[in-house]
Amino acid sequence: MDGKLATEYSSWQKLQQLYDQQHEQLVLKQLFAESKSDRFQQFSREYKSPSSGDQDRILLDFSKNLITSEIFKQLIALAKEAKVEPFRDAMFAGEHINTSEGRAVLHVALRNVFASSGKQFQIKEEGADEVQGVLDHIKQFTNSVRSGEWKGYTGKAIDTIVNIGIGGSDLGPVMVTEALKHYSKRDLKAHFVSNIDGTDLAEVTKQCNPETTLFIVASKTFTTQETITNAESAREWFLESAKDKAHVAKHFVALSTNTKAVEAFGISSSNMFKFWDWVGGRYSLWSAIGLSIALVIGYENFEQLLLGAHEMDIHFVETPLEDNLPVILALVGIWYNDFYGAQTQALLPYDQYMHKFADYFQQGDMESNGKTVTKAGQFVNYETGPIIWGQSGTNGQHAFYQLIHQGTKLIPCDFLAPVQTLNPIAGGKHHEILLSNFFAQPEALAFGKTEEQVRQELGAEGSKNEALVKSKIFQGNKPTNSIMFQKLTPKTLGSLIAMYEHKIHVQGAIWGINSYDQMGVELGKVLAKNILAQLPDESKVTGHDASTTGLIHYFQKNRK
Ligand SMILES: O=P(O)(O)OC[C@H]1O[C@@H](O)[C@H](O)[C@@H](O)[C@@H]1O
Repeated sequence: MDGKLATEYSSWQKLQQLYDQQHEQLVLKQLFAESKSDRFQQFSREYKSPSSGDQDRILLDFSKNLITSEIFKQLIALAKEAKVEPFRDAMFAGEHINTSEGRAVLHVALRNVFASSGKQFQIKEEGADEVQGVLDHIKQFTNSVRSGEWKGYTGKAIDTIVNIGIGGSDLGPVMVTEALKHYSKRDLKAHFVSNIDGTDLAEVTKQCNPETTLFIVASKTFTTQETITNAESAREWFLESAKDKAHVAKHFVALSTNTKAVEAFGISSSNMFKFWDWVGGRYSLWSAIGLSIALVIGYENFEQLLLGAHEMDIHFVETPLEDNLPVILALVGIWYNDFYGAQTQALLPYDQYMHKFADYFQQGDMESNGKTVTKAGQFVNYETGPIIWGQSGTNGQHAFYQLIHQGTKLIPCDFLAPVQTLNPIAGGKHHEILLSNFFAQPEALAFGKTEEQVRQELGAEGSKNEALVKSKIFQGNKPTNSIMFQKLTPKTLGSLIAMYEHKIHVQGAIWGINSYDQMGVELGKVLAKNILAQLPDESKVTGHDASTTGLIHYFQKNRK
């Protein structure tokens, strides 16, 4: 992080040498055989919540990775050489580490509100002292809606909320309200409208009663085309019944940094929940953007989510690199991404509540680290952010695990699972089956099945079919992390999200890129605006290549 390309670090070069010299001998079966049971001890770490200890603990087992203690040491050396620690401290101090936009990166300030946690970071940035005030506003509003005190325009309580937002103003609330459904107020229905496709809003409003629905317009900038268009159409839909514009105040609130635009939309500033430009969209669920989360799970649970994240922040700041969960995840990820040439990283939570976890981190990781230029303005000569994907176990097993086990691609996977389920139905049978899969898959990926074993299974007769024998071999040696947490509590979820946020931060620091801007989403938006103006009239369609022109003309000819 001092203007160097990652490949210029001597530790990076040493890692390259280690890879070149050793990767053919890095075979998990042998690594485990050589180290006996020590390997689990050596390459696993347990995190415990300082406030609730065993209740909220997270175990990271990274022993099923293609590493030795020498490689791990060298990865730690890379983090040191890339100045991961001073860069982390700069973020927490409010330095403007988002250099292209000249902004601080302070999602950590949003959860730095627990004097009793034993640690509060000293953050000096405009707005940082307003965080508690906005939380108080969220608390008061949440309590009044959930208790039925907040009334709609005909005097009825709110029974449905609709969050209108996209990207970071949607994915976090969606993921967390799903993940914490167990803690939700069941008689308050929550919908999320994000897509500009009218289908999204139309299908939701079909399920809503205007008298009892609250729309939450969530947009950091309050200029996002999809969100503003959806909010305008929602207001139109609402006014068809309510008639009087004065009723909008009881049914529309805004979450934004842009007071002027919120007021221009017709939402009074008393119904606006504020945040600040130092909160990146994809890191904003901790801010006012989390209002829908607080409404669904209650303010106290929302606060626990923040506390869990804050405690992981403390772990990230205070724990030596070799014991630091986000740092370990980041370094192991770099080993595959940059030395093994892995293109993707799968997130596989064995917890149905977390079925949106990978979707959420697609934006979190890919919008953060999908960059080619370093902060110093050089093009990188190495790979940066991985493609993030995944699905909840065991659904993924029956869909795409075939390729992970026997395909030609190397796909490092993170397996996540709770020790205790929130739904111990059928005497806990489901959870035992779920966890047996959670244990079995990384084992199968790591150790595979040899030709000998296959022949033994098939017997002499079956083994004559060579193609069949070959198709049943599992090469193994596929790396995984296994992450076990005690139970999916709001606090643990907060810690898990913060752990991955910091993993992204560490990788960005090593690659020397700015993880906190998103220039890559701009071009398409500008072109779409230009095309929108040309759609009414064929003769207006100019300035495009033959393919784009052809497509627009095809639409224009056939639309009626
Ligand atoms: O919250 P806003 O301003 O409406 O932005 C929504 C999303 O807009 C996208 O264009 C950005 O790439 C995302 O980072 C952002 O989360």
